[in-house]
Amino acid sequence: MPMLKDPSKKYKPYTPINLPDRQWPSRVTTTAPIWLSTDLRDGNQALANPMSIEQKTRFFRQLVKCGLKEIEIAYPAASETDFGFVRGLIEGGEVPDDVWIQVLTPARADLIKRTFEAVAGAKNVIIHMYNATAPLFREVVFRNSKEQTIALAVDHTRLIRQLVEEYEQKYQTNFRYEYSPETFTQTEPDFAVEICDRVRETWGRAGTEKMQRIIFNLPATVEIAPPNHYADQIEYFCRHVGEREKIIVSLHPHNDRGQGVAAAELGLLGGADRIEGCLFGNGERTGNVDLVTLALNQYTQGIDPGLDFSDLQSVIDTIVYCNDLPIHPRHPWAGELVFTAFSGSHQDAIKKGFEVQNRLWAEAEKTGGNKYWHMPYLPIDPADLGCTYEAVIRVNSQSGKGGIAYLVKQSLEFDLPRKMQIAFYSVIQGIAERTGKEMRVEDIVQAFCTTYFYRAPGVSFPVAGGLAGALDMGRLELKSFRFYHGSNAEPMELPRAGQVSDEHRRIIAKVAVDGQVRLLRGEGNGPLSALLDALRANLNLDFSIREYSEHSIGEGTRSQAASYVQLVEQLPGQTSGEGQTYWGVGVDSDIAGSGLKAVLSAVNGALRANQRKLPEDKKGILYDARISTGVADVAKDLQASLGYEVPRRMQRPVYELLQSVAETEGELDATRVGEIFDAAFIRHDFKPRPAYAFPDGSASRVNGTGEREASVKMFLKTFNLKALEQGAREFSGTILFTTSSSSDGEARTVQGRGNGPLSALLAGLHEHVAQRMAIRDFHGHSLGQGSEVMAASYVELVLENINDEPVRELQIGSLTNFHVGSWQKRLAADEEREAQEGKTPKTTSSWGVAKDVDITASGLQAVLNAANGLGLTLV
Ligand SMILES: CC(=O)SCCNC(=O)CCNC(=O)[C@H](O)C(C)(C)COP(=O)(O)OP(=O)(O)OC[C@H]1O[C@@H](n2cnc3c(N)ncnc32)[C@H](O)[C@@H]1OP(=O)(O)O
Ligand SMILES: CC(C)C(=O)C(=O)O
Repeated sequence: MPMLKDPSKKYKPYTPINLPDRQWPSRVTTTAPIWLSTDLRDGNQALANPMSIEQKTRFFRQLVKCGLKEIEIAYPAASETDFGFVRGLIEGGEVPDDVWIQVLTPARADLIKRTFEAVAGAKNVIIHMYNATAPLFREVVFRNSKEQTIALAVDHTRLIRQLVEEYEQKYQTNFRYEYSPETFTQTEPDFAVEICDRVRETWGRAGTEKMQRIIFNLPATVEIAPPNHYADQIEYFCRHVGEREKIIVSLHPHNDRGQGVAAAELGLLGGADRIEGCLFGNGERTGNVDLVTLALNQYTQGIDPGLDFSDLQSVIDTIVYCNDLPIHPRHPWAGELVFTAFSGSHQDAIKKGFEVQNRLWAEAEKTGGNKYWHMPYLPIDPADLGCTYEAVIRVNSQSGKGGIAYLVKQSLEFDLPRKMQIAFYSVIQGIAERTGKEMRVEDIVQAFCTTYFYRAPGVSFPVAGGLAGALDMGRLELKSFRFYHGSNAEPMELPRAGQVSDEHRRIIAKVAVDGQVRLLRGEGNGPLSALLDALRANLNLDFSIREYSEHSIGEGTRSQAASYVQLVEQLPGQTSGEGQTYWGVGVDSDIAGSGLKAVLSAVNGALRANQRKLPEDKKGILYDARISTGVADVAKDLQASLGYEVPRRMQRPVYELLQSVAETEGELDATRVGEIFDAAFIRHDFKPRPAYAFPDGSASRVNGTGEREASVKMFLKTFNLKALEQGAREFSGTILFTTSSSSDGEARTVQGRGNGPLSALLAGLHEHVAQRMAIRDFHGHSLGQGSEVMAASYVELVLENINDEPVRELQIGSLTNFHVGSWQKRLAADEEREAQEGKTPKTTSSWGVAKDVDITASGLQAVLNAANGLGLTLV
């Protein structure tokens, strides 16, 4: 059936009340009403599946926790469940002493008696009786005259009074009485007053004290008129009912027209004292009035509602569970989306609002003034309800730069310059439009890090398959840098965050270019222009700076500088400044570092956009003593360029060696570094090496007669290993012994036994050299790939008995135990003690490295190469 063209033929409008001198429109609410929750009665009776006792109990506890002091817990005569629930609360001691439980009964003697049985023994009880008073009900449902309707109410009020007195005596219960003329809003105003007056007279116990007053509950059982009409009806009732001072006027609005909250608020202005409703507005049809909305509406007016919703989410969780009904995402104050701004202009206003408010609150903190909430689009502070600000701004295709910048600030502490906000906004817009989905904060952080090659602390990136992926750090990565004045060799001091220093300088920057570490040199009038010059000169990348800004992030010693730079790329044939622009970001403990990183971040953006091939590094500079960043970095470079995985204990000798060579030779390219490494640790002809020099500073020993002994070098020619019991080995082989006096060498057969191949070789060597050695460390790995693969071994030997003192008996386990033997610790402690005492340590150590297609051969030769560094003498 279509909707009627003339609905007046079917629906009669409400009859306005004649109240020309109404007062309520000019009143303002300044105090909270008395609240009654009828969730467990009116709310429960409206559920398809009424709550179980467990759900009702949980709900009751939640209401108590929220601070409700009057709770209608049941219609106990309706069902065994309701009756049992009431008994359970009372007998289980669930009801706090300051809480009044309310129970509903119709005006029927059997049901009234059953209701009293339910509340026997309770401390504080409100008996609530109702009968229908509206003409529609009188005529249709009860077929009663006005007199009969009054008689029904009066007679059952009398019965209630009688039972109250009986139960008071028996159980010392405190009773109050509430009467509801049902469908008050459709009842003639005079008749509503008349029946209530008669009920009050019959009750005969009403006093002026709050707890003595009779409660007249005036329900908008069905909401049939606008809220101003309800306010008129309430004001009329309040002005005409007898002994108003002995009455609590209670409102019970339903929400058929969606105006329940408005009706309640205007009804309060009309003179009411109390409101009955349900949390989040559950109840018959469109529900009862929502107590959460009413309470929080008052809260935002600076009125303490007397109800506590500071952990609103846990209230929501309980109520959703108990009612088995969802809460609409846009439900006032409570919905999932009510503190969320998707649209750009809202986000922008909120972001600015927070900035201004933070300033005002900081001032108020100093002056002791009030910290007023002062926020566009957000009438309440979400934090007061236990919600976080993070939820406030959410991003989809309707969002603008302000909201996105706000989220970046919240997550990464970056205060993006306005133009960069616009640039990043278009990145996010693109993703949002492509996916058609909301962008979560994590998505925005990820997009930021990916766009600007920024590695955010603690942020990893999910890749297909759900594994955390590494962030693409771009084709250029800053490793280290130094600045120099003019031709000075001494590096300049770096400015700290907040300091500006623009003077002519040279830069040497160590930059990984497509994974290969390179030294880039340039000069300019400031750090950034020096780096841009280096990029131009070394990599043919021509950029100039259009925008630069910076700020510090974090506080105190952990404070860092964040820099933002916009570069213009100058492609051949373009006039200056007309090229494509790129933004970059950098963070570092010093401001120059953050600026340089920002430049490389922007350049990486350009390289990603145009996939440019970069010129080869002709010099292949790997190492420069002036800009090396540390022991571990040198080890990493060696691995990257030559494949050597230098063991941790060996890294320092390697570093010191390269450092001492670079001091005289300047830059070292990869080839030269390889030569030095091989000479020092494989061939041992790179001498003298200060770290291994004998006490007199030479590379060989002086014997008892004062002659310098010729040190021996040993090379493995052939070998055979025999397995003995318990994993021990017997080594037999031919070793070529050469000395500086007989370089042709002498091939000797060497035999020895040990816990493994290396210690067996060592035992054999001790028959041929004057000194004793022990293995301190061993490390091995494969080198190269496929058919080219080799084994690389690293061995550290220690020389014993250097001053003809007794040899220490060292307990060396199998190969794998070399790293952890307690003897190593003892040795290290001895060395340290002797060094502290100013004595020359009795042990001298040497590293040897060997490569071979055979892993055992590489280990054995590494032992010999280490021994070759010890200046041994032949016997
Ligand atoms: C507006 C409101 O929300 S009022 C509260 C409504 N809540 C409920 O009804 C939930 C609980 N109710 C029930 O479980 C049942 O209705 C009971 C147990 C109370 C009564 O059940 P029954 O005896 O089977 O009666 P039924 O449910 O048919 O109720 C209608 C009868 O009660 C009478 N009645 C209805 N309201 C009232 C009242 N306030 N006072 C006296 N009698 C009433 C009706 O006139 C009708 O009487 P009739 O049978 O003589 O024609
Ligand atoms: C019993 C009364 C108060 C009621 O629930 C209503 O009229 O809605």
